[in-house]
Amino acid sequence: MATETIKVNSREFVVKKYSFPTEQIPRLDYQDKKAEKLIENGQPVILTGSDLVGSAHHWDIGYLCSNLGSGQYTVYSSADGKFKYYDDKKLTQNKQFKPPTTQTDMTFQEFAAKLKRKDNKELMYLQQPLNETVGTRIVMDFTNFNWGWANETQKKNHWGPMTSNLLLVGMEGVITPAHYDEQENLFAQIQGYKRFLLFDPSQFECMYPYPIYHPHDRQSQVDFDNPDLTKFPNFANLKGYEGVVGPRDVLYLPMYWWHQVESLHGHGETISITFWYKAAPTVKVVYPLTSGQKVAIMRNIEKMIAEALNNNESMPSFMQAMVQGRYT
Ligand SMILES: O=C(O)C(=O)C[C@H](CCCc1ccccc1)C(=O)O
Ligand SMILES: [Zn+2]
Repeated sequence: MATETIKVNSREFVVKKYSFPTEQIPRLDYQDKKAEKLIENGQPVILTGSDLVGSAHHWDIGYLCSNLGSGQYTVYSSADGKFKYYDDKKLTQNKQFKPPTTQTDMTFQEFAAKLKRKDNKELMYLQQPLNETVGTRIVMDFTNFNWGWANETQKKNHWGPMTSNLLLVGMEGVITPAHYDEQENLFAQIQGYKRFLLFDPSQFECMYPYPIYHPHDRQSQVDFDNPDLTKFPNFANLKGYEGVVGPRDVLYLPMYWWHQVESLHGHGETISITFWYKAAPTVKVVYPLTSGQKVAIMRNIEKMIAEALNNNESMPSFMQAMVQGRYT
């Protein structure tokens, strides 16, 4: 795998080299009017100085070990270090699907002990919504997040309610392959460094997501390390953005934006917390439609056809019959 060394804020990182060009994600102080404008326009921006999770800046593996309590945490393992998310509610519709990662529930203390071992064959990634089983000091830290700013941002942009805060603790080198989510996201980095590769929703034609009924719905089918340009020719036209988030940085990750996330080597485990918000309700449709709205329309139509046919095997021929020779 080809790598390159990039410099970010006087730090050097060795990162994987991909076939597509990228521009830098803007990096601005959270009170900069330009930053507020970008968020308002659904454009990604790395925000500094927000202290969104200032009360968690001291969180490290040891602190979490002592204060997260003895609740069960979901830990994924992967031999190739890639953690492609799959919806286990869709496994029934896809008998032959083989999950690419294994999932184990364990206490945080067990996870921390595994991190220390030198004989780990697989990479591990703890992904767990923060809930009330955590210890009192974590609850206190959580209460002291900069909710004033988060709530103000939510209100100003007419986002819906916050749905969850996912605690992410990854080993160096873990990768979450390219996918999009249907929620607005304030992504707070606490420890370690994560490289984000971002792609505008208008790049949909280059990303070839799985069918909507597939467990990997919303994930790209393209293997970034070895793209099959025969099957996915438009991947050759992909253009992206990239940026590295470190401790105290917050990335505004707009809904429907494709992203791949890589925990970088040389800076220890990564600790992050997501702040996911439901979409702003569409009060009045304004034309032209945004590329995100077009993705939402495509998803709704694909869902309706899958329900109407009630037979996923017949989807490919039905979808092609609709467009080939007519819209192609
Ligand atoms: O914050 C985001 O949206 C990310 O993709 C961050 C990513 C882990 C996300 C895991 C996940 C992916 C899809 C559905 C539910 C959970 C990382 O940081 O590695
Ligand atoms: Zn995501």
